[in-house]
Amino acid sequence: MSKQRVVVKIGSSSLTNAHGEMDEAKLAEHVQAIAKLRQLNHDVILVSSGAVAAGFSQIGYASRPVTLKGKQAAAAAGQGLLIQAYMEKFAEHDLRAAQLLLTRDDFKDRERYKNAFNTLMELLERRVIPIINENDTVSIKELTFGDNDMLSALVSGIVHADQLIMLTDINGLYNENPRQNPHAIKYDYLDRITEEMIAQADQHGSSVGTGGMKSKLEAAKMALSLGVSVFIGTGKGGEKLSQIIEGSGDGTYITNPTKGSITTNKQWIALHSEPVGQVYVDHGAEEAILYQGASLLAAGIRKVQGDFKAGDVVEVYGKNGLIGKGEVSCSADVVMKELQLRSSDKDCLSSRVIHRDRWVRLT
Ligand SMILES: Nc1ncnc2c1ncn2[C@@H]1O[C@H](COP(=O)(O)OP(=O)(O)O)[C@@H](O)[C@H]1O
Ligand SMILES: N[C@@H](CCC(=O)OP(=O)(O)O)C(=O)O
Repeated sequence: MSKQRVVVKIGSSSLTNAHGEMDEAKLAEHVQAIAKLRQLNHDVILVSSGAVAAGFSQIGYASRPVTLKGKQAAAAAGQGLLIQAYMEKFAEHDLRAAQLLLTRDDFKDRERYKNAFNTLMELLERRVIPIINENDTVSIKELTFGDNDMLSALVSGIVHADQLIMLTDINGLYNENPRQNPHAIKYDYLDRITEEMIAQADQHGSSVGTGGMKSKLEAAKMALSLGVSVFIGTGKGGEKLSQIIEGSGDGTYITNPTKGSITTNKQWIALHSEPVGQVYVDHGAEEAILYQGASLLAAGIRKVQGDFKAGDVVEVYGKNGLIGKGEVSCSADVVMKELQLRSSDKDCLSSRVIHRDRWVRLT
């Protein structure tokens, strides 16, 4: 099998014992399975929950805290212990690991996004296993990724992973929560995640997890849109991850055969950038940028709004509303001047306002 780049997401439910505390034996088994992937020469990035589980009893909670500040304090106490446990176990397999704590804001800011990307690439280059978790101390509800499912999907896009493996305490996606309906039917293979499936999915997960199957489906949809195949399921023993990438895993495989990977620049524009203006295009320009892979020229612009400058991201509107987002190569002032000169200066009209490599379609 050719070398694969795999993001493995391990949820709290796959790392804990019956009291919700970190279970070192489970952690050791995941590490063994990752070591096997590395032995087979695959690249692995680990997104691991478990900080709250590793920390709460250490700081005097009788059970997993339910308040945000309680979880944050437990995570602050537990993250070090979690990483220490991973480092020790990886060292037994002669592997090195590194910790990255990320927040949603890190992805919104282009500079920080690039830094995260560069760090990940350098670690992979040096054969170090990145271990990523949300930065729970500074993440408040509006700023978080929701949970590590979405974080793992976004990371899988950034690193252009071949596959995102979401390990959890259940062997895949069912048409209903099988813990509530024992007759629920399991999906073995899917080629898309529909809005309907997400709407029907249950947010209630295990006692230690966040988001249940709903957040996994939202994450899977995101990963698929970024050209990454997804596996949701479980497994036993040190071979479980190699079995999953060979196609014999215990879970649900979701693959979008038509979707190729998209550049990190385009991912940032599509998913994280905050638009600072709007550009309205005419019918010809809409056709050209949507269907002919062309760049947007000033000649096709009817109107601009907002005080954007070169390098900013704007929303692009066509006949029926929003059609995409793009990074402009000139300011609103320059575009407006060009529009005013439309009849007298034909050269201006050929200026490129959004290069096709900096444009993403949202329809
Ligand atoms: N349609 C479904 N198919 C499978 N599992 C489901 C479904 N709906 C809800 N679940 C629940 O989702 C749980 C896994 O989610 P969660 O506890 O958040 O996991 P993790 O900690 O691994 O992120 C399962 O234990 C199961 O009870
Ligand atoms: N970031 C937190 C947990 C987030 C969470 O519960 O995620 P998950 O178990 O993947 O649904 C932690 O490390 O404990």
